[in-house]
Amino acid sequence: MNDAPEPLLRARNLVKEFATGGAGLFGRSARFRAVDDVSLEVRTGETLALVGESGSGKSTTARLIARLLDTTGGSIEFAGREVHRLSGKALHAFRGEVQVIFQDPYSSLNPKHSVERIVTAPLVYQRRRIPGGARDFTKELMERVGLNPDHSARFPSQFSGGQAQRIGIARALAVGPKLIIADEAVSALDVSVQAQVINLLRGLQEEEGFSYLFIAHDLAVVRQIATRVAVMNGGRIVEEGERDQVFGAPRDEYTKKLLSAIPRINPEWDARRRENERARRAREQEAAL
Ligand SMILES: Nc1ncnc2c1ncn2[C@@H]1O[C@H](COP(=O)(O)OP(=O)(O)OP(=O)(O)O)[C@@H](O)[C@H]1O
Repeated sequence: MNDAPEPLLRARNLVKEFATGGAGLFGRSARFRAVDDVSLEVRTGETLALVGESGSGKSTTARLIARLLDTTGGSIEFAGREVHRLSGKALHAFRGEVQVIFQDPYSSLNPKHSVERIVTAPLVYQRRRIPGGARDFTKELMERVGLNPDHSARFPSQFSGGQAQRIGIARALAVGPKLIIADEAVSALDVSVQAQVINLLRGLQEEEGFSYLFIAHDLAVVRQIATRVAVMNGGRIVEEGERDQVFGAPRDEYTKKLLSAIPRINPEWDARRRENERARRAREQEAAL
């Protein structure tokens, strides 16, 4: 018997095709399959990282799951119900349970809106009461994401990239989602700022118990946050497993290639590699004497 809890999200055999604009067989328009038979699960409170090179289909998969795109095929179950065909009010309600943080905070935050308006927008969209009023609610969320609550009337351009991304995180938190999709959410940030934002994301998850679908091409980042990792190549998932298994003993050739492309993937291996290197040099020097 399997005692594992039901996953929060279960996507089965997802397919997404886009029209390419060219002509296909029998005069039909040609289609490009960006997501090809993708199945994945995200459990409550965990972080599933979706990794792969540019164009492998990560963002399209995320957008299908967030219901920002319609599927060509397959099914999506979320919190025990099918959501891939939802529309109208039911889709609206689903949007309150899944939030997305995008790569570029400046383009995903309305430059003409204050932080207060941005952060409360999901609640307004959901027609929910703002607990304690917009001002205090915003200040509280700003504090939680490490922003100065006195800056709630400021506009996105008045913040640094890392701070602007924190506004995006506050907005995602506003509705109390069950799943947050972070689509290359730290990729545009400097490495030191990246580490701070990753710490913030991890801390918030510990407090709130929500799940992340964390999309990134940078495996060094993924290593810091993932519980499990799914590797995409050419629209398909080629490997999926616990983080340490995928990083430590990858089974798939493509995963091995991806891993070998990042420097210092594992500090322990790196220390061992440097130690071996030192020993080799010492032997060579001895031999030369
Ligand atoms: N709206 C669209 N119309 C046509 N093709 C699309 C569309 N969106 C994505 N694609 C194509 O689907 C493929 C997968 O794109 P996707 O953005 O999902 O990849 P990705 O792994 O997230 O890469 P990146 O990190 O560069 O965004 C790419 O070849 C892309 O050009």
